[in-house]
Amino acid sequence: MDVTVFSDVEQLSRSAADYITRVAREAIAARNRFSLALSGGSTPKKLYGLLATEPYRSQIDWSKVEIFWSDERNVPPDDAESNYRMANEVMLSKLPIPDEHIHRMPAEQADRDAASLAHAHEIQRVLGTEGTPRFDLIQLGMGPEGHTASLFPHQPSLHEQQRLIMPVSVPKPPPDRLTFTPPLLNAAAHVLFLVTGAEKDDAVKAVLEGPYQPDEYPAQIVRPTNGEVSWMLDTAAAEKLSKQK
Ligand SMILES: O=C(O)[C@H](O)[C@@H](O)[C@H](O)[C@H](O)COP(=O)(O)O
Repeated sequence: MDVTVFSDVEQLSRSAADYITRVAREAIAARNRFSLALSGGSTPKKLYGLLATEPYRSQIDWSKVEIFWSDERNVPPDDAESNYRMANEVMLSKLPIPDEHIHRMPAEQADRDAASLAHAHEIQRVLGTEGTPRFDLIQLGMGPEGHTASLFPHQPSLHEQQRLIMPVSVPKPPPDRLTFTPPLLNAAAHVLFLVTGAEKDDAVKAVLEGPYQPDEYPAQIVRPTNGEVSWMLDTAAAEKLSKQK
């Protein structure tokens, strides 16, 4: 696991954009496709804006990029709380990505089990049906109590073994969401956590330096079986770490 601490969100976002650009170019060179799952939350907004502008924008062949989300809230795509809407406004609408490569999670559908299953099939259609689908890169955030995607402490979702996507009801509003499950997260080739802010310093320490307690700190569950995990932190979030990063 790789942990890097940055003095501010600007530096962190530039480094994240460099990292995503490198992984994207490698994936496109190797497989002619780059599959990227975005997160919700506010932390990646700066990163998404950078990716849509130079010098990053022209380094990636966006026609080869397939976009998904690691979780989505039960709201229409034009709602202010929609993860899709945020990414679309600051990034996707500004890039030459074919519409059919933008795979919004249909979390607002009434039949949430059916929506989860249909979206899992969509992932398999794009990434392949052999074994658990392997994203080239899943970008994640973390909440102050250690949740990631919409996997929250002490919820049954943490123990899901079969499904790729599942509906959950979580303590952070809006409560009803669809989320990637642990097996899907852990099949990824690269996972990039972006975590900033002093309110997350205890969770950062517990996740990175504490005993393995994923029911308490769900972000600990993200340990890809054959992939690399990178954490990018700002100094405030890294404040309680004992080791110098
Ligand atoms: O839809 C969501 O709410 C998320 O995907 C969630 O897991 C988010 O990444 C964290 O809550 C961090 O959010 P912030 O970046 O806003 O702190």
